[in-house]
Amino acid sequence: MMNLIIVKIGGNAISQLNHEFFEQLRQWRQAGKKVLLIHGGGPQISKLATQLGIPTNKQHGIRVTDAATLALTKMVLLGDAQPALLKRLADAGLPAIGLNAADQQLLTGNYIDQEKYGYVGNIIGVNELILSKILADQIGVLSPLALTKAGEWLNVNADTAAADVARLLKASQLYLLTDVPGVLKGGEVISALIPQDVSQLIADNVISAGMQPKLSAAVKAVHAGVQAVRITDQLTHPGTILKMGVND
Ligand SMILES: Nc1ncnc2c1ncn2[C@@H]1O[C@H](COP(=O)(O)OP(=O)(O)O)[C@@H](O)[C@H]1O
Ligand SMILES: CC(=O)N[C@@H](CCC(=O)OP(=O)(O)O)C(=O)O
Repeated sequence: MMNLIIVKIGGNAISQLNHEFFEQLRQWRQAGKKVLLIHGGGPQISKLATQLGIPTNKQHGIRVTDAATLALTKMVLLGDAQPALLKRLADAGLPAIGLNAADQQLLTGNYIDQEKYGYVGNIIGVNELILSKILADQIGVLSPLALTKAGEWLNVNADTAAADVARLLKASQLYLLTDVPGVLKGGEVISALIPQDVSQLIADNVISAGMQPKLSAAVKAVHAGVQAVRITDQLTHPGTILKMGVND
């Protein structure tokens, strides 16, 4: 999709969005860009799970999702995280609409490894026709859930969802907004990375926890033609940029 910018907003980042964030979205729209936001909600899901006495089990940053966890994940994403973000956009005077996999088969998914992770998937298909119409005049706010072809709901890591959608729609830019200023090494932000650097950082244990699915997803996106992926805590901060080559 031409001129598409996708921004993934981590669950922690939703409450930290500032004036500059909304102004940047406004500028992009005025410049004719299409803007799709994909939100997380991981900390909120873990909090509700604790309150309900459901144990949290994450492997390499991916939530192992049984039936009870899937049910509460849907509740948190669609009942809390998404409307919280929509409210902030409305307060900023930006036209936005909440979207999920069940809206006209918007997102189709596949299990990644049912035995290991349960109801967890990735995105294998996007209804581009309907999405491009929606994004022509408003900002889309999409939850990281998918439906299998057989109609089963799957929980999708929000970084994976954002990168899969960016790849499938050939977005020009992908931003992964998080609670750290970029990929850190020895306390410093690494300003630029190419895919080969990422495997080394994982092997050296520099990257762990939630940063691992973020960078794996980012690498897949640039391999598929997304020009640049930025990992940052603010749209207006450079953070870490991942591209195919240093001179791209
Ligand atoms: N090398 C690294 N640089 C920065 N953050 C890292 C690194 N390795 C692991 N992390 C962890 O990854 C976290 C970001 O991932 P995650 O918690 O999944 O955020 P989000 O909810 O925004 O997706 C950071 O808060 C940090 O704890
Ligand atoms: C399968 C899987 O891990 N799904 C994630 C979806 C939300 C998410 O990724 O939110 P953050 O970006 O805030 O971490 C989860 O259940 O936490």
